Amino acid sequence: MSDQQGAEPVIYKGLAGVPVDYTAVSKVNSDTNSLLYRGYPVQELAASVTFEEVAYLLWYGELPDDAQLAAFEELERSHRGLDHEVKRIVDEIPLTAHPMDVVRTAVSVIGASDPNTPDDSLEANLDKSIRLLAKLPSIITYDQRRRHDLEFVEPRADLGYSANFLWQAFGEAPELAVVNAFDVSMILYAEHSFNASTFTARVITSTLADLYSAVTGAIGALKGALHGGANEAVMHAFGEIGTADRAEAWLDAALAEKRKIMGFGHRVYKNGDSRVPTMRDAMERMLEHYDRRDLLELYEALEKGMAERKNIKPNLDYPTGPTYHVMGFDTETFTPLFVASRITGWTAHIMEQAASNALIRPLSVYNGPDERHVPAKG
Ligand SMILES: CC(=O)SCCNC(=O)CCNC(=O)[C@H](O)C(C)(C)COP(=O)(O)OP(=O)(O)OC[C@H]1O[C@@H](n2cnc3c(N)ncnc32)[C@H](O)[C@@H]1OP(=O)(O)O
Ligand SMILES: O=C([O-])CC(=O)C(=O)O
Repeated sequence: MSDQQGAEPVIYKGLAGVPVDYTAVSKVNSDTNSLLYRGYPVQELAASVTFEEVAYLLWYGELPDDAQLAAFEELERSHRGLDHEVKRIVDEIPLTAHPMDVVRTAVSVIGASDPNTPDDSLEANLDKSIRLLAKLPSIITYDQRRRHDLEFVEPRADLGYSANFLWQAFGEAPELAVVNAFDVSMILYAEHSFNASTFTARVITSTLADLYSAVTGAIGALKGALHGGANEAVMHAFGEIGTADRAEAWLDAALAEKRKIMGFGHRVYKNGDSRVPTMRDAMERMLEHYDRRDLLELYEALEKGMAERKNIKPNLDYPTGPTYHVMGFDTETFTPLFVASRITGWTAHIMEQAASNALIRPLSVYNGPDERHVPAKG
């Protein structure tokens, strides 16, 4: 920022520490290491409500009563199917493409085919949001299964969101313990104030572009390894390390090469991520369930090594990586799972931005060549 007298401008690189607007959607408090969705601690929500109730809360500002929840669930279940057109276009995408590219393209196709895309009323945006929430499991599982030459599994309207997601992914009725752990991950991933992908969605919305354009841009921002892409990168690191006894040597070599250790560190939380203890519990239950205590040993060895060497703690992507792995998801599908959850937070912010809009357009400080002129020809 520069002052009126032309003093040296202060650059807030990466907008670190800069508040840019108000939000009533969630509160991330690094001092108390807490996260509230519309006032409710996320740990309480994870312990006592479903992901569908969290979606409702983020969009409408209040938890639903029984009748509201029943109507909401019925609507969500009615939109789970995937149009032939979306499947056809996904089929055209080479299998070498990252699943995040497939999800981004599928959302774009849905937006391009929706006659209501230009309608930016709150009612129309809520309708688009619930359709995307309902369709993302079909998109993600359609893509994961085509990579293994498996048929699409049609959604089941008798199952809740997370049970149906696992059903569509694996074609088997999921066990309750697995459904619960998956639902906890969806709740924890749902919303986190002005993170990079949500901010991207708000920037796009601020130009009066439609909700699908904002979501498509947010998916692109989430793909990066410094943001949502880290959950997948955690599993790649685990693959490189192999076993817990090799974690310290691997870490020393990685840090000597100045590599970032994925799943550790956070822009806002400097004393640990508020969501990690809840997700770690869910992960531990799953590692027990699938008899993979070896992964818990590796998890703890790397965590201890990072604490001792860098005093940096895990973020949410660290425990979700091994959890999704033992559930059977392909590693490249982990970040799309994040999309399936964060669609709720993104769209809540899109609606908030639209309701109180100002074009987001910061200043830059020029540091290129002084003014110069094109030499005369000939
Ligand atoms: C759900 C989410 O999106 S959570 C974030 C997921 N992303 C990751 O897990 C990627 C790994 N983590 C990181 O790259 C970073 O911690 C970020 C991007 C998340 C936050 O970064 P910033 O707030 O910009 O912190 P910054 O990168 O400046 O780090 C500060 C210092 O800690 C170090 N550091 C931070 N995170 C890590 C890490 N994961 N591995 C190694 N060193 C790290 C930096 O190298 C830097 O050290 P220096 O001062 O000696 O140069
Ligand atoms: O807040 C951030 O910068 C990243 C994050 O943890 C999230 O989006 O969940």
